[in-house]
Amino acid sequence: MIEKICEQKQHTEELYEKAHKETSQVEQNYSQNAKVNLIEADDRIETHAEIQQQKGLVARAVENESILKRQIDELDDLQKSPYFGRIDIQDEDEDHPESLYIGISSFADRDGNFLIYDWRAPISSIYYNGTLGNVTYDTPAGSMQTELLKKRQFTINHGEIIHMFDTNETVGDELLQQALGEQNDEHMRNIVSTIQKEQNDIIRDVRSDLLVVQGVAGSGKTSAILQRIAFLLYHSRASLDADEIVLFSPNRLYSRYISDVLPSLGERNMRQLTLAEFFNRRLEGMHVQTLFDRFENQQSNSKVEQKIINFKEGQTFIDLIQKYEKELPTAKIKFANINYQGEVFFAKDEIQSIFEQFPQSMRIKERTLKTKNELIKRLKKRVDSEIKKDWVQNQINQISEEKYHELVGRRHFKSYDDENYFIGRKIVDKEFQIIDDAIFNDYFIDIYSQYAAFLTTLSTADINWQQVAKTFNANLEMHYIALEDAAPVMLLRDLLTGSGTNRKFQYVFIDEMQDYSIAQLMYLKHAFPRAKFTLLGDSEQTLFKDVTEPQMLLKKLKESFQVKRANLITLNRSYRSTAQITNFAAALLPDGDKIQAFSREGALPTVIIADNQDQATRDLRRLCQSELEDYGTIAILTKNMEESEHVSDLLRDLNPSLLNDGDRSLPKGIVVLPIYLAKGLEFDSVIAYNVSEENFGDQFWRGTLYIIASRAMHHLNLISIGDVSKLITNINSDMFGIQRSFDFSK
Ligand SMILES: Nc1ncnc2c1ncn2[C@@H]1O[C@H](COP(=O)(O)OP(=O)(O)OP(=O)(O)O)[C@@H](O)[C@H]1O
Repeated sequence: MIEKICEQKQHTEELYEKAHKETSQVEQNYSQNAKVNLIEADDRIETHAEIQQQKGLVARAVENESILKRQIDELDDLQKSPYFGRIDIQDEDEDHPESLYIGISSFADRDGNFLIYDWRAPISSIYYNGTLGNVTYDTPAGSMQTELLKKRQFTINHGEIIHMFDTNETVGDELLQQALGEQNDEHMRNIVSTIQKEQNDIIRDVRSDLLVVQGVAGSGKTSAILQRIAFLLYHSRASLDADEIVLFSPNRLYSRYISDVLPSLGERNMRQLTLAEFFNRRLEGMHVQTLFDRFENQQSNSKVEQKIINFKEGQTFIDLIQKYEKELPTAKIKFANINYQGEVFFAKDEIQSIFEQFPQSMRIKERTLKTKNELIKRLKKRVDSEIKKDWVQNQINQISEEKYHELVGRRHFKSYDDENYFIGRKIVDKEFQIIDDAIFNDYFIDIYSQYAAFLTTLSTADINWQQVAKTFNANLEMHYIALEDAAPVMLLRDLLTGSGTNRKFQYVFIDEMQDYSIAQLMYLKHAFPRAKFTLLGDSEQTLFKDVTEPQMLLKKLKESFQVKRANLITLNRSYRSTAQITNFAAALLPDGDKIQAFSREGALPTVIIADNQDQATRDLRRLCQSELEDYGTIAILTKNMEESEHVSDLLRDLNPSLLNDGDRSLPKGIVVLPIYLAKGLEFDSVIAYNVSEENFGDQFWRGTLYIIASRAMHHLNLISIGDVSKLITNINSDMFGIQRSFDFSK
């Protein structure tokens, strides 16, 4: 097999060399042609046409070259590890069984015989799903049947078979043990050789419009998303592009952490956004509170503040906005002036009277659209009258050759006046672009005042909505929008203006869905109306919010998303951590017994009790040093940023990396970060800082402790200054070891 791959690689490299020479030649021609005389008018036109043609040639040559380069990279990977699985099948109408090999990508010899099947090919599903005996698999032509006689797994490194096992299971434990026992990398790895059956159901679900995955910590949700994207791209090559898939990720560290998985499978990465990035792009000029800020602030929120947030994030609030928009009389719409260079260009009264010309029977968004068109028409008229003005004529007279060429392109003019008008219009258009943008972006409705006005119409027990509106306005002065206001503001804007939807995206993935409010999820559905949604999360990993049962969430979303095919998949097996760590983390939860640990053995988690800060610092330092002997990365996780800064100060001489919301990569060595920045991440060794009763006494912190514990792959230590939190001491004492500080220093 490897010989054949090598042959093919050699052949492709020769083609690549040829293509490379061709590209250089075409590029050389292009740069020579682009230099020809641009002064004479006739030459200009010819040159332009030729340049366009040459540009096309260059683009094609480059594309050809990059396709070949990609093939070489694929063959290179294949050469090192051609396949990881083999299935022997007996089709009913065949005399002999057939052995099929399964790898990261397909490979056929020169005669077109398939030697390796891509893991995503229809037949490969048998490898992940089937137990020996009669099996069915889906193909584009319908369901097929065959008999599975043998299933064999391999580990091949640099062309050498390291292990192989025959198994009747999905993927036997031996290989998984080995994969999970390895040290953490800077980047997440693909799991295609060891995908488990339930994970495979997520990856290969092509039917659901809404797929919700409730999976315990470490159950492979993030892995499943990425392999699912690779699967979807493979199966819809012609109709789906990586740019039509967007993944909402919890933070930038996570974005970076997962960025290698798709390229390792020969696919381009999808778009990635954090919720804050999404909001900030749509609410230009505003700073929208990030989840990071939210977590920091929420710890000091009063009960009433929390109540207001909860209300604003629920379905009722969204329903109220929709009702408000439906019943809003024209007189109450907050029109705004459009200004240009500090002067009113279109006055709000003029805008309102345009709006009022359109029948009241129309929806507001339709009237807004018509108003917009009318404003653009009026702007065009103003442009025409502006062309004759001195400032424009002066610019035309002083135009450079280059600028002229750029503005005029290949056009011929019948007269000087035509030419003058054409160039003049271009100049004024450019100058008035800012007004055009303001109209286009619907800035003639003051959406923020409208939202504040909406708030004052509300009346619910215990909440002073006048005051809420005042706070919103005060934030606005600082160009700041609280996270809970962002989705409702945008929804109100979109309802009034008919904007804000993006039909390009076919799939939206949301990881850590438990951190999203119903209002935000509903807005995302509104923003991506054509997309199928995959939502993944763990209701137990909720920070500062009540746990929502997944079935309940699915029911709510099914109603508000108005989808036909919704599916809920539950993952209860955790792969990340040793059995001891998973069992300890699970015991922290009231219904943690549903969590199944994968049978990988390791040391018991250790709680170290220090009497005071000095002892704790000494323990922390020693622990870091001893853990660093075994592992590349040690993460000290704290409950908030303030504590992370404190720990980082304490350990200054060990040079820890203090991570912040803006960080994009995970350094090696000792890293210190608050738990909400570690969402979705994992570390070889975790030290939980100060799990004392004083610090983690309230039930409220249960989820936080669970997330901290479940970030550890191989080792978990927890330091407490003074009495340990009852959330920990209440669990079975066999599940963790205790060391007093002085014991540890012996
Ligand atoms: N089938 C598998 N084969 C090999 N490794 C796996 C498999 N499933 C999960 N893992 C590994 O388990 C770890 C946890 O997976 P992942 O991060 O996808 O889980 P998660 O459910 O998103 O976790 P969390 O909710 O805690 O962020 C990763 O290191 C991943 O590579």
